[in-house]
Amino acid sequence: MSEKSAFQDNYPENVAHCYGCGRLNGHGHQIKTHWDGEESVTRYRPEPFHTAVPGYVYGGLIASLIDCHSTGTAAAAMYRAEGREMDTQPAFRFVTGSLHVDYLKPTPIAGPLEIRGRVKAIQGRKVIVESWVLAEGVVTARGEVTAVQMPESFFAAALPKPGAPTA
Ligand SMILES: CCCCCCCC/C=C\CCCCCCCC(=O)SCCNC(=O)CCNC(=O)[C@H](O)C(C)(C)COP(=O)(O)OP(=O)(O)OC[C@H]1O[C@@H](n2cnc3c(N)ncnc32)[C@H](O)[C@@H]1OP(=O)(O)O
Repeated sequence: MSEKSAFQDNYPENVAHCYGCGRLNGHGHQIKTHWDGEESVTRYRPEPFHTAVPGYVYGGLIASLIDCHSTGTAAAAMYRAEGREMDTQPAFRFVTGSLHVDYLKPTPIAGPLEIRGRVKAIQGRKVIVESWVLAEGVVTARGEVTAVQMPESFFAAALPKPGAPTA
């Protein structure tokens, strides 16, 4: 694995379709997260159509960025705790158990956003991550995510490709 590859670049193909972070979802946000020391960082530029009140970012997008930034950080943290690269087996696959967001200030839509995160705790199958959103260096939202390792049964259900016939 390249030092520069993003966490999400290592997600196995059959779980790389997430709207927030899947590299294979052409309609999604395709966020890219890296370590920056003990913190993780994602940079994202909102589109004009991500509007809440004109000039400001829709809160659902902010929640989505915090969600996928945090679950990605949880996965990367678990590999790091085991001293393994993210492209090694067995793969850790996390889903969101809980997502909490505090909107502190309106987030300007013009210009890039930075999402930063820090692991608060690794407890068995779950990882608690706190993340915050910065616009021009000002924190506009804070969040906390409990990411839980996906049970194998969930993984099996996720196997059919999106768009595949279900009946
Ligand atoms: C669907 C996409 C899949 C993508 C996979 C990608 C893999 C790539 C690799 C990795 C990066 C990940 C990037 C993905 C990002 C995706 C983001 C999303 O939008 S995810 C979709 C929304 N989330 C769900 O649909 C979960 C639905 N919920 C469930 O399936 C279950 O409730 C689940 C797995 C979360 C827990 O169920 P249990 O039966 O496996 O486990 P129990 O025993 O109940 O809990 C385990 C521990 O977690 C805590 N926990 C569970 N739910 C919690 C909650 N809501 N809040 C706090 N803690 C919770 C429990 O208290 C327990 O902790 P104690 O061991 O007792 O310390």
